[in-house]
Amino acid sequence: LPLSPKEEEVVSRFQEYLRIDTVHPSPNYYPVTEFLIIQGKQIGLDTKVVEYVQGKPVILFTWQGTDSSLPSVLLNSHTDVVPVELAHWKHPPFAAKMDEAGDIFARGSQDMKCVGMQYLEAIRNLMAAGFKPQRSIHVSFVPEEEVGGVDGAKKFYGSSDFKELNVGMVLDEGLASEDGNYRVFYAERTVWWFYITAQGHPGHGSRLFDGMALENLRISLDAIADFRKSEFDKVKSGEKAEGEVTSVNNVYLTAGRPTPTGFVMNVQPSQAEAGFDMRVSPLADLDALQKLLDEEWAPASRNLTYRFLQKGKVTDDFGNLAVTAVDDSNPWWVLFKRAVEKAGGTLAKPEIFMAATDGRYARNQGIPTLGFSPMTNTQVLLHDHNEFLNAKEYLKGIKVYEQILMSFTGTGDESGDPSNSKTGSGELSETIHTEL
Ligand SMILES: CSCC[C@H](NC(C)=O)C(=O)O
Ligand SMILES: [Zn+2]
Ligand SMILES: [Zn+2]
Repeated sequence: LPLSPKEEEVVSRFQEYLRIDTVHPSPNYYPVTEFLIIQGKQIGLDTKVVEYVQGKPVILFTWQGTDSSLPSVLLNSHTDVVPVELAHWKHPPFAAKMDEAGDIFARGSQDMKCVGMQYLEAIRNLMAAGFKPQRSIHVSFVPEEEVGGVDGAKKFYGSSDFKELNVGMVLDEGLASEDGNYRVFYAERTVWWFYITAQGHPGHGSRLFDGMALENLRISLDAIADFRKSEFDKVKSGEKAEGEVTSVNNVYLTAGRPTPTGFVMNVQPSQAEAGFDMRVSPLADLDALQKLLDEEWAPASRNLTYRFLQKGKVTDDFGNLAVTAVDDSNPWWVLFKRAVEKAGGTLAKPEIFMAATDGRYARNQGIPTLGFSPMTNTQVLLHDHNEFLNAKEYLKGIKVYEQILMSFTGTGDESGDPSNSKTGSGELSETIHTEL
């Protein structure tokens, strides 16, 4: 793959980041922190490292804007990555090998070390071009996203450090797009993890009687499967996108009494339990769901109880639906869309993220938040074997972020070319900046 010397340099910094192993279940965050601090120094950014939880540092960079009264922009990414099954990888997952085609293989190449480094590279380029942001740009690198962000983003977004930043807009991760349109996420489904416990009459395995625990639970499993099917059918028929329906999957079942060789067969257990990973769409009817749980999935009349391991809210701290407007009513959206287009990109219809990202901690505070990982024509391989990203696609993403940052933080006078940042017009942009 032909890369210019400058491109080689940019790509090798990405590879260097990918080579720092931050894999769960016990990531060591210090080497990656050191690496990032060096990056920040080189670029000339203010750097702050805070350990809200010992051993789990948040790295925060700031590019001070010329007008400190304006709300700032926060670019967030996580430093941790999910585990690998080594045997399935054709290149070692922490070697960041680039093949002939320019594909860079590494855990984190899509999720989401690419995005973190692209933020920094875009800033590096804009600085070199003499661009002066009006509003401040903050870049946060947080730990622990892959295990829910409780010791990472949740602490950071809940801190006084964060409040002091006066953040008006957040970018966090999205997903690769398998076609030529960039995907963007304006909301996410909320996590409802619950389990149902069934009680029933024990008895001899040969007997038929009503009210046994496993039979009580089976009726629930059937009802939940019906709901699952009706939601899934809407996706299969194309009526709804995946994030627009509520998913529910049975993820564990326990009952019976184990023996050294298997299970006791001739005793009907008096207790059984099933666990569910449910993802509630912000478009869902919550009252109807609650009613389903109470009356059909876990009714006391069938000797069932349910407990939530996690019950995320669908609304933000102000009681509004935790979604970011993706129409003209949201000036940030207008700026975002224009920037992507200016970079030569096109956007797919905005989506609701199927799973959870750290973006929810910002959106729950009512801060406009978009999930965006600029990768087109790329197989979605996050959490998968042989995760890779093509170097050209990576480089293209940097250009997209340059436009986004100019659009979000510029005066509206930028032409769209960082090497030419004092010229051109941007009337729409200017109007929007007064509104923001
Ligand atoms: C509830 S915290 C778990 C977070 C995790 N995020 C992703 C992207 O896989 C998930 O949705 O399961
Ligand atoms: Zn991620
Ligand atoms: Zn992930």
